[in-house]
Amino acid sequence: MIEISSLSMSRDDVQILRDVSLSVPSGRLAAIIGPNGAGKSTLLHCMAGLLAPDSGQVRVNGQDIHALREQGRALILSLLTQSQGAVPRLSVRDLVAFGRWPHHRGRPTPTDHTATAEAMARFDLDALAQRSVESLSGGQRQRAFVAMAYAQSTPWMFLDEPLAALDPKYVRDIMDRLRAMTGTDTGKRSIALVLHDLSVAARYADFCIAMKAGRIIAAGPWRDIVTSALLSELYETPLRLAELDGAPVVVGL
Ligand SMILES: Nc1ncnc2c1ncn2[C@@H]1O[C@H](COP(=O)(O)OP(=O)(O)OP(=O)(O)O)[C@@H](O)[C@H]1O
Repeated sequence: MIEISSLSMSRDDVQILRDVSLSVPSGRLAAIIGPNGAGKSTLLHCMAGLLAPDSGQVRVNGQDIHALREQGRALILSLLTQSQGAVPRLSVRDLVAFGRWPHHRGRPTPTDHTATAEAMARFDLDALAQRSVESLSGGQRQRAFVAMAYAQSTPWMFLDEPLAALDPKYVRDIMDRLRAMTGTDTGKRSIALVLHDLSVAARYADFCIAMKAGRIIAAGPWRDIVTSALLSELYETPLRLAELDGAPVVVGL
């Protein structure tokens, strides 16, 4: 479980997070939604311990995340940021194996090799194993980065807009794989991710964190809290949560 209490943060006199408090249960796929500039990425980075708030606390599985060293954090959570910076000159297998670094710190064991192989297989990367990450398409590359985060074998995975620039096939592919990983059984993961595509969020998320202007507008199980009225208010434009062939969709009016 993640427990966030009274989190506030400002930069350059801009108040980015305003007294954010919420709890996110384990085993869920939690979507952070809200308009541009709402503070979604900032919240995710604070949850991951990469940004220090001015006040407030984040506890992940009972641990004060900002009191932990990097190594300790890396065993509880993995974070995939929006831009991975320069694309590493690595093979896909080496990139995915890099996710194991917090466990072995340069001396990989058979457990690390097994975890890498499992991540490669889960994200259908075996055929691309020897390819350079630079040579991959955007969608393949994104899958490789998600597999690296998965290989870190942390109870929590935080992903900042992992679907950017992906075509519908890859969106479905990654979201199906992410959802299949969540749950409370041993070895299952908890995932929090920033999503802009509301139909994807409606289809896959079972928990919602709705943010606007640095505040939490609503947080809770998706089915209980997300309505057309909430989405329209959040984005300040008419939106309808509807069903198409039994699947939820969000359409602009
Ligand atoms: N280092 C910084 N200095 C000043 N302002 C910042 C800084 N980082 C973020 N901000 C501002 O904080 C606000 C929230 O930014 P953030 O990136 O968290 O929003 P977001 O909801 O993820 O937005 P988007 O959907 O556009 O990616 C924005 O107005 C942004 O310009």
